Amino acid sequence: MPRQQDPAHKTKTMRGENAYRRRMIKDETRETAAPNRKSTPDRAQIKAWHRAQGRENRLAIGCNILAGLADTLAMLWQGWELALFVAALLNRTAADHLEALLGFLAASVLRIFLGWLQDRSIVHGGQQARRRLRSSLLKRLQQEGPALLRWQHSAMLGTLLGERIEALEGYYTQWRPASASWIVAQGLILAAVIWVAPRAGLVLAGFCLTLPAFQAFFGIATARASRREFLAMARLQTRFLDRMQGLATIVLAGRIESEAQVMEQAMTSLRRRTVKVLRLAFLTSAATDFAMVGALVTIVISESHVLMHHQDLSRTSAALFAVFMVPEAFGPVRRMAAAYQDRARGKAMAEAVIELGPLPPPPPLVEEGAESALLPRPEAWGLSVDFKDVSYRWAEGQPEVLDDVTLHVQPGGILIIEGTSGVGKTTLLELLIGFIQPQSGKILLGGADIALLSPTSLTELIAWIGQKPVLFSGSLEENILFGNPQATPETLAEALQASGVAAFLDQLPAGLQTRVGEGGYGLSGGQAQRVAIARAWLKNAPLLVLDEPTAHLDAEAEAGIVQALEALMRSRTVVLATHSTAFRQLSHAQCISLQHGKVVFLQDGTRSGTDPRKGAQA
Ligand SMILES: Nc1ncnc2c1ncn2[C@@H]1O[C@H](COP(=O)(O)OP(=O)(O)OP(=O)(O)O)[C@@H](O)[C@H]1O
Repeated sequence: MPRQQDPAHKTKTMRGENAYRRRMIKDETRETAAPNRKSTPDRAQIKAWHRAQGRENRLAIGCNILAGLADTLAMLWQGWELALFVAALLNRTAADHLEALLGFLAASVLRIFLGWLQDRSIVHGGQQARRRLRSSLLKRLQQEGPALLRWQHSAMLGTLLGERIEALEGYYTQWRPASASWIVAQGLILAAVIWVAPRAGLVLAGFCLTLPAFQAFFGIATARASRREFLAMARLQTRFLDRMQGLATIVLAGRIESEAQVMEQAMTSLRRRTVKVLRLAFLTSAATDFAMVGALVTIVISESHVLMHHQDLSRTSAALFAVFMVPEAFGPVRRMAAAYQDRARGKAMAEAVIELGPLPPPPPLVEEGAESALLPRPEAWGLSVDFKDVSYRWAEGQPEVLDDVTLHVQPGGILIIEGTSGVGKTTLLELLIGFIQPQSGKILLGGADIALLSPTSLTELIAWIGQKPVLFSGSLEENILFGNPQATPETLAEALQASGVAAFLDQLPAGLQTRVGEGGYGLSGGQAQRVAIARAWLKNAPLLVLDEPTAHLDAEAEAGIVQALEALMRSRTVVLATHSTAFRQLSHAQCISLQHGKVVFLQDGTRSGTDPRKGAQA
């Protein structure tokens, strides 16, 4: 018999569900605050960021503005020749009308050229700006690596690198030129019309000057709405990718329906935001059209007697010129209003980049050859590792994860770091790899301070194996060669043997060519870890850093991995974080534990004599 549900309990559950959904929807529009960093950047920061980007792009923007102003002058010439041509046609003066036609055609050709020049300069400049930005973000990823993912969602970084940078296209090609030249362009047009037909010119100026008030009102509202829409879109994408990754958890928790509803509500809210943007954009454009039609009707009425009788060629052409210039006078404002959304996107992009925080300072040595003199020379059996009074805390006000830690690992030594969860093992490894920098103290590799090495030089010295190796979508061979694409077939075969990948190749449908990764053949945790070991083998770096390489494996699989790792550890210095005691059996392994940020000595692996693999000393 089905269990009767208590109505009070049901109401309570529903309330809980609704509160959960509301919280989730709110999440889509929430600003992400980073630890250790200022949360939402202010206007001054955003302006300064764009100014800095603009400085890099000065030539392209300057060229575009000059070409734009030249185009405005050419447009005035073209309009004047057209007015003369039409006036001459009305007056039936054949000589004047041929001359005006030729002038009109010449101005048209000139405008085509100037239009091309504007497009070329700004598109090229925009492309360069986006390329520069993308490469500096990639550099940042390289510098901070997984440490960045501790407070930034990977999907958010993905959209930042892809879509958000692409959205800057409109900012550079539409907003920057339109906002930089609209006052001068409109001023030139109004001055020309006032010069040629003063009364009509003043009417036009009157209508043009009332417009900015409307524009300011609707424009600011449009910018705000479109920025919110853009952020909501980015967050919705993040949520979507996030939920895709956790699909199994959602299904098993029986939350498919409620997640679908949250998604549906988030999409409805995004749709509403989009409609609001469109409505405001329509109102902005309608305000411009309204002012333009008003100006046109007033000028036509005020100049009607000249236009109707067209006896005097110069007065007729002046009146016609004023009429032709009406849409052109509103053009710069219209272009700016249309680009307001691009401005909002540019702002959202700037915010996201500023929120990432400044890039860690580059190594002070930048001279050619200076760094190579500094680079540690690995001995045949690895590199020494030294932590000297290293302290680190993740955020202001939090306790220090590492407190004045001093360690020494000799070349070829093995350092095992044990300790309960959250004690700071991964933090120590991330400091060693250079993903984060200590607040005080120094880390030396082969005697060289890693703060003075570039990220590229540093990563060349290190092979890293984490808890869950990532298999990229591609063949198994491609995944292994990721460690060193130039590896010879002999070295690859050696890596396959040493890592134990060779032992399960026969079980795969297409051997090394089997497609693995997302959507491909599913390797077990132990098999995937062997792929990571093969990669590290191919990389052949003097320092091997391992972060819980046997987590999530059963005892049998763990024993296999420990065996494969033993081969890889030979002739290398090893720093290994683990919860398992299986590694203690490794000969001359030095074992320490972290407790309240301090190092506690557990097992001495030091050997005396001249053996290079003397172990570590904490
Ligand atoms: N981005 C962050 N902001 C603030 N605190 C953080 C951040 N990342 C880690 N921490 C804190 O730093 C401490 C050390 O974390 P860490 O990941 O180094 O521990 P661990 O020993 O590797 O844990 P585990 O064995 O579970 O992997 C934890 O208390 C954690 O909450």
